[in-house]
Amino acid sequence: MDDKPDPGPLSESSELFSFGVIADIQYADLEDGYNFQGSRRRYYSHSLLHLQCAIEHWNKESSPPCCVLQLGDIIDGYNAQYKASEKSLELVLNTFQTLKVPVHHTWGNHEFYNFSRDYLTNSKLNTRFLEDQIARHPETMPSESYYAYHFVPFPKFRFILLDAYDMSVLGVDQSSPKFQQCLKILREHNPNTELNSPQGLSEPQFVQFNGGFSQEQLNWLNEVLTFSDRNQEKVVIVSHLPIYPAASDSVCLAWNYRDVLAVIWSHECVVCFFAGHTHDGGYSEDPFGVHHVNIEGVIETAPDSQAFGTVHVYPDRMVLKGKGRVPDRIMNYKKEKAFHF
Ligand SMILES: Nc1ccn([C@@H]2O[C@H](COP(=O)(O)OP(=O)(O)OC[C@H](O)CO)[C@@H](O)[C@H]2O)c(=O)n1
Repeated sequence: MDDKPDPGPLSESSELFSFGVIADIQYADLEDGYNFQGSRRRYYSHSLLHLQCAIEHWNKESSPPCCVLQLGDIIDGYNAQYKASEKSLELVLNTFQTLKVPVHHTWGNHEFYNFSRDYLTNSKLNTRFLEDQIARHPETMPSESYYAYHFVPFPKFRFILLDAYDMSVLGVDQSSPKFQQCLKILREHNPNTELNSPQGLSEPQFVQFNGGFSQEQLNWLNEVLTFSDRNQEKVVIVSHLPIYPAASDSVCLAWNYRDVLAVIWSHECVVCFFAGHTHDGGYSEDPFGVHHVNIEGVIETAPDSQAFGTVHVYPDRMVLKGKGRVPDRIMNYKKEKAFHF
């Protein structure tokens, strides 16, 4: 028998559940360095201590989060140069093992600097086993050709993890037709010899360290959002790459961010879109009431600060409580769309 006191009818101030967010840990056993422009310090080894502090915080919360969303770039590409990819990944994943709740791993460009897509698919960074399967709706099952899935951490709340490197020259076998197709798209938009350089581009997101979403993945996303609309669910979407220009440095956007926005904007259910990659973070609410939140990167967070957050979910809003350089954000649901429990 449940002997907890009856909380009475749920008001709009009752918290339903919470979840953790953290981005761009980019761990490497290296001295501090700088980003490509030389403007931001990167704390490669301290990032592991930042992760440990975040996990200690989540483990100690009186009402623990239902899960943590790891938004990609878990270890830095430098590990590949030093043949330390597996060792560093093991260290970071061992740290995540101390977390008392499940973690959902997103894949970013640094995953592909270290590992092939096949390796990642068979690794502990593949958390698709945590997916929800909607009975009698086979169209909501993702294909094996991209790394994406959806799950339901709390009734009527669906989370969708997207693969922003589904269309990319990273992590793809260079002899495959898909690699040639992606290279063609990249070259059509980026005439620079150095394909990582956005110099002179009218669409600066077309650089090698970004990627995009295949039509197949977009069709699948559309099917899941159709189901969520019909079932009056609230949806949270996560991806390594951001998709909304007002919330992000234009160089960091997904190649075909407009295509994802078009799908999302044709549905009512999406509350917010969480991404990493832009280490300075960012936020904007779009004209359709979707909140775009880019979480500040751990890798560029000084030892005396922090970079993670907990999102508290209420019947009418989500509230990001940020730690260190992650600001608090209130994300109200679209008007007339709050739950009335
Ligand atoms: N203008 C640039 C920027 C980067 N590169 C090279 O591209 C590779 C990835 O860059 P890196 O800064 O490591 O990628 P992150 O995912 O950590 O950060 C993305 C955004 O820059 C954050 O704001 C690396 O080899 C760079 O040297 C480049 O050639 N030209």
